[in-house]
Amino acid sequence: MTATGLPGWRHLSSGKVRDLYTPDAGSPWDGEDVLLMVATDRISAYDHVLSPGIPGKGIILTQLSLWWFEQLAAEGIGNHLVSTEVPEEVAGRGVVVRSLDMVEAEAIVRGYLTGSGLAEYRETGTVTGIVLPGGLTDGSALPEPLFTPSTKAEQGDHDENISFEQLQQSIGADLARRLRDAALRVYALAEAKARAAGIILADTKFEFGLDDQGALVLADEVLTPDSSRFWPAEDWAPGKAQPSFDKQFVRNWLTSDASGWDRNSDDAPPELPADIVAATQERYLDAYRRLTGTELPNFI
Ligand SMILES: N#Cc1c(N)ncnc1-c1cnn(Cc2cccc(F)c2)c1
Repeated sequence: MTATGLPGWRHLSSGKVRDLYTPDAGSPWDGEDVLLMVATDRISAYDHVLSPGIPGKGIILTQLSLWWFEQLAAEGIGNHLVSTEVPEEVAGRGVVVRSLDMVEAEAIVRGYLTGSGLAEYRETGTVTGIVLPGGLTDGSALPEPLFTPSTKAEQGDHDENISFEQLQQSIGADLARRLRDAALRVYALAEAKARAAGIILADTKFEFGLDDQGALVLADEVLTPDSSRFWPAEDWAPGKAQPSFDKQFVRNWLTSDASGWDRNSDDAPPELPADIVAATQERYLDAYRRLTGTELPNFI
């Protein structure tokens, strides 16, 4: 995967759908402790990066994350944002952020049971060692939101759920407690706003870092359909896989006869048809509209 060459920035690393850059020697940011985080139009499903990308996805999700950071800052939750003045090539989808000492754990909060949490529950009746009541099923609302941390896997591997005790051993008891409290607080604030917009925030993954003063700072992207499971509230029906707010058109097509693809094979998925791309772009725009209550300014 080749990241975009950007004037003043040197490519540092890439995730499935995002790229990270560090200031180039001689650039205006040279010597500053910052990074450039760029969201691409790439979309992934079933552990594959699909083609083509979704036009505008990087812009829509970056602008949604910036909106959430602003909402949360109003509640006193600090973040890593520095500037949205970025090279023209990544306008609207690039953010200059403070370079932090990132906490080596994914801070995941679940309000509903699905995915790896459901798999563990079906095996053990627990999620990351937390005992849950019997009788829960796919999509069940949990009695209360749970902090269910995981490791940060290398690119291509899967994060592994760990217990709070394991987290304490890994990052220390005090930081583990601070991480849990911050993640649960952010989830509660966001879940209420999402619910008011008719969107269930089933679960979400936060990344935090420590600044020079040792303060816990909300980093990465926040509360986007890439970092969270968003479900349309009107379709919520526990007992089966819930429809994804943003990726259901893609998933349905990829698993239909029309695609000719077998998700259990080693074959790469086929190109997405134009109508699936267009419908998915509209779902991202709709998520932005419903959550923020506004239209995305100057969207292409
Ligand atoms: N956010 C943030 C951050 C920060 N503020 N300070 C130091 N490191 C990071 C950081 C390191 N990896 N990632 C994830 C990641 C990987 C690949 C591409 C991406 F856009 C993002 C985030």
